[in-house]
Amino acid sequence: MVLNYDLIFFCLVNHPSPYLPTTLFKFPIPLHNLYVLLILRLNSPISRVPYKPQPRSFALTFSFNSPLIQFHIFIYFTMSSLEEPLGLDKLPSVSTMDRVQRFSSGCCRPQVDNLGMGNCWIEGRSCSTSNSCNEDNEDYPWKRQTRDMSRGDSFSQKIAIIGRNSKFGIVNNSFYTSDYQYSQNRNNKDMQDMAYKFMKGMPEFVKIVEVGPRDGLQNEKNIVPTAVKIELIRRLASTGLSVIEATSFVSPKWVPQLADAKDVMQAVHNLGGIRLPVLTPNLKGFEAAIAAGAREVAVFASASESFSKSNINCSIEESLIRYRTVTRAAKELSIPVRGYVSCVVGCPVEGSVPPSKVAYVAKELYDMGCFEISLGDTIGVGTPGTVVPMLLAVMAVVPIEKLAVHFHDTYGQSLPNILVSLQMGISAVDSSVAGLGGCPYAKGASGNVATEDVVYMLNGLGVKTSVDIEKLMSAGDFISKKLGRLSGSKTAIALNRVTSDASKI
Ligand SMILES: CC(C)(COP(=O)([O-])OP(=O)([O-])OC[C@H]1O[C@@H](n2cnc3c(N)ncnc32)[C@H](O)[C@@H]1OP(=O)([O-])[O-])[C@@H](O)C(=O)NCCC(=O)NCCSC(=O)C[C@@](C)(O)CC(=O)[O-]
Repeated sequence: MVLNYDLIFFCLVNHPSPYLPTTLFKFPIPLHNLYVLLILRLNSPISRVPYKPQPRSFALTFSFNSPLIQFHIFIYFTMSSLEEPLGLDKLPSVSTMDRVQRFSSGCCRPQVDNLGMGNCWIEGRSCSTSNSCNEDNEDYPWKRQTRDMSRGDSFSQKIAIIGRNSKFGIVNNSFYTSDYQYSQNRNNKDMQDMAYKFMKGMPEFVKIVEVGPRDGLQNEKNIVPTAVKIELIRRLASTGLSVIEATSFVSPKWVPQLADAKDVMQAVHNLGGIRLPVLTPNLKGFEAAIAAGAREVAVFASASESFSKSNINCSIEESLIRYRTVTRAAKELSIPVRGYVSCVVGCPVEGSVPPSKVAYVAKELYDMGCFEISLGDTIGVGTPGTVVPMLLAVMAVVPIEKLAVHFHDTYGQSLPNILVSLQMGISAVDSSVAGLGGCPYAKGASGNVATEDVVYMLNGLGVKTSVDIEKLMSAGDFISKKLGRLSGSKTAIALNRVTSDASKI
C-alpha cells in the first residue's frame, strides 16, 4: 500500500490597514484579511503508478496562532494500492516487483532487460506529473509484438556484416556511431529490429546508370564541344561506372545539343568493359546508332499523352508502335533495348499522372522486349508519397528486378525517392554526374539527381556500387569547369570544401 499525500499550507494574515497600499494595487481592496494559499503536492517516486484513486483518505490539521498571523496546515492523505494499478488487465502478466521496476524509474521507461517481455519500449512517451504516462493509458506500447531477430537469416547476417564494414550508418548493428549515447543504452535486439525494417528489401549492390552525357548535356543552352563530351565519357568510364548513356540519335532539329551523336559514339564505342546505350526515338535513329558503333539502345515513351506529343511528336500508342519496330530490329541484331517511361508521377502539362497509366506503358515496353524499364520523374515533382504508389502499380505488372528509377531533383526529393525505391527492392538507379541535366521539353525541370550524391548515400548505407567517388568527383569538376558553373552535387561541393580546408592547414 502506498500513501500519497498533499500538504496544504493555509495562511491567514491579519493586515493592520483596512486597505492594501494603493502603490501595490491600482485600486483599493477592502480586505482586512489576505489569504495566502500554498499547495504543495509531494509525490513519492513509487506513486508514479497510474493508480486508481481510493475512497480511503483522511486529513490532519495543525494550527498556529499569533496576534498578526494564523497558520493552518492541512495534510491530506489518499491511499492507493500497487496491487490494483489502473488497467492491470491490459498489462502482460508480470510480478509485482517487475511492475514496480517498470514504473518507478526512468520516466515510465520499462527496463526491457528485466521484464522478460521482449524489446518493446517506445521512446519519447510523455509522462505527466499526475502519475501516469499519457500514451500508456490508451494503448500500451509493450503490447506491440516484435519480430524475433535471433533467427539468423541471411538479412540478419547482412546487417551484422554491414555493421562491421561501415564507418558511418549502421555500426555495431546500430544506426548510430558507437560513441552515440543511445547506442549504448538501447537493447541490441531493438536496434536489429529497426535495422531489419529499414534495410529489408535493400539490395546489396546498386547498378548506377550514368546519364550525364545524354540527359545532362541535351539541355545545355550552349552547345558543348564534341571533344568535351568525349573526354567526359572517358573520365566517367574510369570511375568504375558500368553503364554510361552516351548520347541520343534524335532529330538535330529538335535537340541540336546532341547533333554530334555520331562523332561522340564513334569516339567512345570501343571503351572496354563499359556499356554505352544511346537514345533512339525511331528506326532511323536506331540504324544511325548501330552504324556509329552503338551496342545498346534505349527507347523513350511517356505516361502522359501531352508530354508524348511535345517530346516525340506522337501519341503514346503511336510511340509504342514505333518502339515495337525498334525492338524487333534490335532483337535481330541481339542489341539490348532499355525502355524509359517519362512523367511517371507528374507531367508539365497534365499535372499528376495516374500510376495505372505508368504501369500500362511500362508493361507494354517490357512485353515488347525491353530488358529494363526506367521510370522517370521527368519534372522532379515526386515525393515518396507519390513514388511508392506508382512503383507498387508498376511492380504488379513488371518484375522488380527489371525496373530502374530516374529522378530529376527539381524539389530536392530525389534521394528520399531513391531510398524508398531501394527499400522496395529496386537495384538500378539513373543519375547524372554533377547533377547535370533537364529535359528541353519540360521547362523548369532541373537536372537529374547527382551521381556523387547517390554514391555517397549508398556508401553510407553499405550498399555497393563499384564507383570510385573521388574519380567521379574529378569527372564532375571537369564538366562543371567546362560549363563554367558550380557542380549541382551537394556531396561534391562539401567534399571539395573539406579537401581545400584541409590543404590550408
Ligand atoms: C522523334 C522525332 C525524331 C520525331 O520528329 P518529327 O519531326 O515528328 O519526325 P519526322 O518523321 O516528321 O521527321 C522530321 C525530320 O527529322 C528527321 N528525323 C527523324 N528521326 C530522326 C532521327 N532519329 N535522327 C535524326 N533525324 C531524324 C527526319 O528525317 C526528317 O528530316 P527532314 O526530312 O525534315 O530533313 C523528334 O521529335 C525527336 O527527335 N524528338 C526527340 C526529343 C528528345 O530527344 N527529347 C529529350 C529526350 S529526354 C526524355 O524523353 C525523358 C527521359 C528519357 O530522359 C526520361 C525522363 O527524364 O523522365
